[in-house]
Amino acid sequence: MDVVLEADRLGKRYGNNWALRDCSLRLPAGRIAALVGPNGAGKSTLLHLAVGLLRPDAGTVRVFGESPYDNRGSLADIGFVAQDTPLYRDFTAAELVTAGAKLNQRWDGDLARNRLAQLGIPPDRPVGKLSGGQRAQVALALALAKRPRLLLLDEPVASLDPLARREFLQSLMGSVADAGTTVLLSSHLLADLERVCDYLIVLNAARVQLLGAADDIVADHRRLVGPRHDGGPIGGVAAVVRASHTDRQSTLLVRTDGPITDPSWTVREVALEDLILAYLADVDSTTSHSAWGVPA
Ligand SMILES: Nc1ncnc2c1ncn2[C@@H]1O[C@H](COP(=O)(O)OP(=O)(O)OP(=O)(O)O)[C@@H](O)[C@H]1O
Repeated sequence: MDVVLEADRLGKRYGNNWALRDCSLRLPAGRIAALVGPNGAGKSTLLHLAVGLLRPDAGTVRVFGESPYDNRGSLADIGFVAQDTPLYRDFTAAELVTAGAKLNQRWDGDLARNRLAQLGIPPDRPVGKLSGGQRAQVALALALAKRPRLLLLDEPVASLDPLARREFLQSLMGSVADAGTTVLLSSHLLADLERVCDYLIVLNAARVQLLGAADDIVADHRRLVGPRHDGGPIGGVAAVVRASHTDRQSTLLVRTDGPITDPSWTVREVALEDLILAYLADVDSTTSHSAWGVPA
């Protein structure tokens, strides 16, 4: 398995607070991976570490086998669109495409121009005067023109309307599928991600909560409904992710390590979105509340 991005106990700290902690993961080549987590979970931090904009305070991150902070050469293979799609606002889209040719070793200006023409984005208007969604499309076109082997996108669809979002993701998938590009994209829009991503990284409170191929993750989890559970072991259950109880009944979302054969449980599959939400809800929120002097 070719690994494009590899983190080993990676950490980044601001003052006493860890923005990302003990993050270990391997992103296989050719995957379209979703990076999911609530506000402040550490998603942008991980992406910035992966593109060498931040230096790790603990552990390591390697992209194509190199540390991106220490080895700027690997950046030629990485395309990055930051959260606020920073662009030179006084430049037109056409000027940015031309500038890209001067700034990059590998540059497919025609790809960017064709893409922007198809989307009806005016080439001669300063990008500061485009809509937020149009600017996001310009930023993506520029990133794709680099013909990157790894494309990192920080909330690329946040500023797009639902139709534009769907078109953006479809066209992104079309563009990267042909080139075999590996993509890591952060978003809060779980339903969108479920449609386009085949790999999942869930971050919460600076730590990785769930990681792996989306199909495997779905295959490894089940919802069990049965008589009130006393907390004892259940055959085939490796861990209980979430539990809710009434007086007589328990509903458990579990990670399995084998078939669940106990007939007292009704066993159902769980949709990926529900699974992600369960893992996001599983973290204690004491820290964030107490920082405001508010009891959790
Ligand atoms: N420059 C900085 N100085 C201090 N703290 C920072 C800095 N950048 C990020 N943080 C903190 O690090 C944590 C992780 O932030 P990060 O931006 O990586 O989260 P995120 O998951 O991308 O959030 P969002 O979904 O809101 O974009 C947060 O608690 C944030 O306040």
